[in-house]
Amino acid sequence: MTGQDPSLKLGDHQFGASGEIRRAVLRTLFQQMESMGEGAIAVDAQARVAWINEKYARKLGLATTAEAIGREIEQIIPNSLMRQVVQTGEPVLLDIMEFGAEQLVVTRMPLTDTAGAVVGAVGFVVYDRVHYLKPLVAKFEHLHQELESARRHVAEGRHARYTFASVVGASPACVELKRQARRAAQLDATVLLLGETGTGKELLAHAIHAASPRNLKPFVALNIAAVPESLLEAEFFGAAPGAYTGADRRGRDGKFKLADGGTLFLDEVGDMPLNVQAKLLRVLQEQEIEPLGSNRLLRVDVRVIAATSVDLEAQVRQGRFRADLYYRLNVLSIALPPLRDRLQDLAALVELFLAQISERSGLPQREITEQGLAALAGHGWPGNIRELRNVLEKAVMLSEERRLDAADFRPLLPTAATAAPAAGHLLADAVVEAERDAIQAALAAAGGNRSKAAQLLGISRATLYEKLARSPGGQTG
Ligand SMILES: Nc1ncnc2c1ncn2[C@@H]1O[C@H](COP(=O)(O)OP(=O)(O)OP(=O)(O)O)[C@@H](O)[C@H]1O
Repeated sequence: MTGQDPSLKLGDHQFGASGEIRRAVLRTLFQQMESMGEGAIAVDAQARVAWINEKYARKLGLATTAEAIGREIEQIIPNSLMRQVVQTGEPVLLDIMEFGAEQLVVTRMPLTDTAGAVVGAVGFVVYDRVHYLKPLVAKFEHLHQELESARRHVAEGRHARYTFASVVGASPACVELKRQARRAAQLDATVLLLGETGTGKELLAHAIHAASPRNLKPFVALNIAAVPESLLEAEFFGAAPGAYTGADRRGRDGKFKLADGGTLFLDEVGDMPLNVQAKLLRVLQEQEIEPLGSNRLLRVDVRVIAATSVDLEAQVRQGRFRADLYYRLNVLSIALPPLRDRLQDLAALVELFLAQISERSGLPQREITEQGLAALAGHGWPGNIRELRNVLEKAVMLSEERRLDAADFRPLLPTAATAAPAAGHLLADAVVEAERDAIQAALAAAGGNRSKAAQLLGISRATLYEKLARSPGGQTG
């Protein structure tokens, strides 16, 4: 083929009408490509080898060029894209082709007859060492890494943010809790976390996932109480395009799909309507989901960690929770103790939260006096660790002192009288008294500053004035 017109067709408009110039360009191009490159090959319209140069035949381990002629291109070069070029008529101008352990930089072009029909393709090995392209490849790798890191960043929202190190506490109750949770991390069974609100169920679920073999896959959380009943099914299982009125026309993935390979945390599982309970049970048994409005079953591999702050057994007895689902979820159950039963951890938790508050606000870190800690220890903490964090946040906001004292907490913690009203006490009276106490405590804490007191009470200044005007003696503030 060398010396012949390779019939690469270039439009006359590019080179004027001069056939001479066109032929010279084609000849020179071909000769240069063939001699500078590491190999050249041409195939016919059926992608059979029509010609190959010596260099390429040697590189491909053939004794002679004749050995290749007439054979299907893939028999000679398994990863070749020459057939694709013939079939599509589209060139592949620059590509990295794997040949055994080698990587070859190749370029492939269709060959057309004078009428423009594809009659074959020609390929050149431009380099046989990719390191010639080092600057280009390095740039590509750099961009690739940046993309990966951006993707990781996005995915982080779906990964466990907390490990067992984030679960603070050295009380016997907490040590036992972490022991059970570590064991659960090693097993792939469903876990049921039981505990009052704010005891750290979600935090523990994160930690279990992070210590489990699924830790490189997503951690997805769903608070069932926060999703309207009518949307729960789509939230769980996803919806096919246009599955229900108002649904995203493109359809959407459900939490099970998003958590595939990883862990799905279902908070307040006791709030699930019975019909969805039946569907959840099926998914847990079959590990298959059927998105709303689609009749396709999708396989998923999800470990469920469920949590509840209500007595699920009682719900089962009342017929509000399916017994079979309860048993399915309750394979491994872990009870989180309320804060009042692990007061030994109070100091460590206070220190952790004060450090976090300072980090977030940029203010110097506060400390706490012994009396301050004692005041906190005397409180019942119905909202548990979350309540503790909120109380500390408010105290830091309201006090200028470096060390928080009992007086800083008193207005923030309900008194015994309001916490446990005596029998026979009318609700209306109790409310009035509680309100008066809270207003007085807030005013005292705010040093008489009404705006600050209103802020502390979570009401507007106008409402505070109104309440003060109505309450005898309230005007003193
Ligand atoms: N042992 C702990 N160490 C440090 N922080 C904790 C600990 N336990 C709970 N927390 C913090 O307390 C807050 C409440 O915890 P979390 O949301 O996990 O509770 P929950 O039991 O899931 O609450 P709910 O039932 O209301 O959803 C979070 O900010 C969490 O980080």
